[in-house]
Amino acid sequence: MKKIDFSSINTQVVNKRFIYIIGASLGTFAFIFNAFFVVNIVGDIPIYFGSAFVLLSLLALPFHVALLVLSASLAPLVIFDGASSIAWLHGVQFFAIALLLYVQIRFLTALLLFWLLIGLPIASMIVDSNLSLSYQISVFIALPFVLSGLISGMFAILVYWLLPVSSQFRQNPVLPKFSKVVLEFNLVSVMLPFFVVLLFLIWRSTHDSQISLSLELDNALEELNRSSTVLLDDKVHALTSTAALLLNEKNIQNHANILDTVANASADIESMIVTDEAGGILLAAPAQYAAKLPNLSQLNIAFRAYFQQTKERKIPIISEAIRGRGLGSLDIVAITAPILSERGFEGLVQAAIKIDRLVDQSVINAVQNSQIAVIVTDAMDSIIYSSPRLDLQKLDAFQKNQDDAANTFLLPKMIVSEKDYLYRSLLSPAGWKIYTLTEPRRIFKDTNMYFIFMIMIFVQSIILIAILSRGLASNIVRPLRNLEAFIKGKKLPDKLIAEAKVSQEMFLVTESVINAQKLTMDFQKELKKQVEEKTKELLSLNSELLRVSRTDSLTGLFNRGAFDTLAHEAYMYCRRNKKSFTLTLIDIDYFKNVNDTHGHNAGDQCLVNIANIIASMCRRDTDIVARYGGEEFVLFFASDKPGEHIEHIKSIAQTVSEHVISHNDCDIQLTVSCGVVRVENDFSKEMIELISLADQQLYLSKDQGRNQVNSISI
Ligand SMILES: Nc1nc2c(ncn2[C@@H]2O[C@H](COP(=O)(O)OP(=O)(O)OP(=O)(O)O)[C@@H](O)[C@H]2O)c(=O)[nH]1
Repeated sequence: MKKIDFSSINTQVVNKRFIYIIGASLGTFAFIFNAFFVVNIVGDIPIYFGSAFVLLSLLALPFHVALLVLSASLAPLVIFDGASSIAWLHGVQFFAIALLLYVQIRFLTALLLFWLLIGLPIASMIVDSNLSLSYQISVFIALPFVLSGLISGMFAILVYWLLPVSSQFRQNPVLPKFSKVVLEFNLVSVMLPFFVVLLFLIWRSTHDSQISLSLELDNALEELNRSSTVLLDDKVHALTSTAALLLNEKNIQNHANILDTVANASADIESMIVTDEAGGILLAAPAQYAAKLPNLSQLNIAFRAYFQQTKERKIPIISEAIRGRGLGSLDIVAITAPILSERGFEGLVQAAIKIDRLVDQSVINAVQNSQIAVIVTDAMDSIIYSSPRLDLQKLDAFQKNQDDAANTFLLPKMIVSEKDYLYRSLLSPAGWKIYTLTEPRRIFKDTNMYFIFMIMIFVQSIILIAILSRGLASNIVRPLRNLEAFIKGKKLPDKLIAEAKVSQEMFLVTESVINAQKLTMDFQKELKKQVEEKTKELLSLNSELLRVSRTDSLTGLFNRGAFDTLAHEAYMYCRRNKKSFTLTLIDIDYFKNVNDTHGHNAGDQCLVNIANIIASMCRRDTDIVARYGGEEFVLFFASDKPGEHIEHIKSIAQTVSEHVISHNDCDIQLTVSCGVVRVENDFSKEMIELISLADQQLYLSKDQGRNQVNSISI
């Protein structure tokens, strides 16, 4: 039965659970940050730093767990803030970076690529569609988005680096090069604080700019309000005095003169009239209007709101702007003063002030010079004055296209003639509205300067870091490469030591490796020497063994085994080349008697003596002489002259028979019988058959009385 490894199953379950717990924690952090720690950098544009936890989960956790963290981080954006477009941006960031990581692009590169190529344009479009600002300003407002994205990503990298390399969160499919790690580390350690400072500076400078612009607009407003109030007060005062004069002057004939004098006294006054209590025109001034009066005697201004207000409230009234008609063709504002006696309202004095004269041009010019546009409307929102560049028509109803929902800035924003303006407004004592407007890009003037300055420093720093990182990495990597080359035998230790002096650790490691390598080399040398010696010994033992295994210990001739091998090889050669040869068996006659008579030692001595005789007479290189067994010898002669062989065998037999062997004072003389096979034509037989043929010839010699040589030729 197969055994189940419970320990490994358990580990897997625990690890999986652990990953989900980490994922849930990161998701919770992302949710809390995006729900409660939203930062507004420029106005109400929210920056969500929860994405740092999402990016960390993308780095350290499986993709499906990271997706859960992403969902948790986006929930507050959609549910609480309705910022679905920003949620989309974060979603796109997640998937784009995941894709880049999938194709083996380093996280930092993926992060920078995304925010520069995709993030910035998308963020600008989001700002543009939300705020309808010009694109350049949208890009600027989008910058904090980009910076926050980069800061979040780099925070994720830092935390990821702090995780133990051996942990399950640091599964790096491709090991990075050391130079890349150093470069990344240096870039992050410079970029992260730099981006935080840049973000802070953008926030600070845009905030300060808005406050100072606000002050500037308020001051302009005050100035305009003061000047127009003074101007109107003057007119009201003049009319009130005129009304008092007319009331006091009992002689009606003089009334026209008084009116004429007042009308001519101020260039601002286009015309003046005096009415009765019912609104009927009694007098008109100056002369050109007085001349028209008889034709206009039926004219009654009781329908005018300012007449009714003056009559009811019995105070001077400043009318809304009135388009030219009636007495004059000019656009005017009417200012009235009631003529009040003990009987009550007896009529009014009214002056028509030319619209152009209602604002103090010198004040307006001063304000406009400082990049501020001005709009003045009456209580009914008719335009009394507007700066020329706003392209508005006098007396048109002023439509204030205010977009309060997108309250991006501290100052409210409105669109005039399709352009964005930040503005402040004020309700003057006369019920008029004064607006001072300025362009939003002024907010970014300082930021722009900071930004360009910072970017210059940033680019310089990055170049410097790249150079330094390269230098540092190559300083550290070179000794490692040296070690690798040294171990492979491609480099000498001298240079190694010199270049390892980059750090204490590197020096120690190099020294240890060199020593270890030296030890290994010495050991290998010693081992080689020992192996060579042992091999030599073995070879000599082997040859000795071979010699012993092939030699007959008594006679020193080849033994039967050696003969079989050698004779077989020789026979094969002769057979292939059709070279004739002779095979001879020599057997000592009546050898048993020697043993029986003189003892075994004597027999041995005889064997040695006869072997020596045979060996001494067979000295050719091609001769094979062996003891074939007991008292029997075998000879193999290869030669083309067969006649010689028989004779040579006979002379061997002759020599043996003449040889006297002395043993213990006894002389022993022996003869031998020989069986010879001469092979000249028939090479078909096997060696064993040839031996058998020789044996038959030997027995023939024995049968014929011994001391004989019998031969056969085939
Ligand atoms: N001393 C000694 N005797 C041996 C050796 N090898 C064989 N012999 C003896 O040689 C004798 C051979 O005897 P046989 O085979 O009867 O032959 P033979 O006495 O020589 O008679 P024929 O061959 O018929 O002439 C035996 O007595 C063996 O014991 C040896 O190495 N040393």
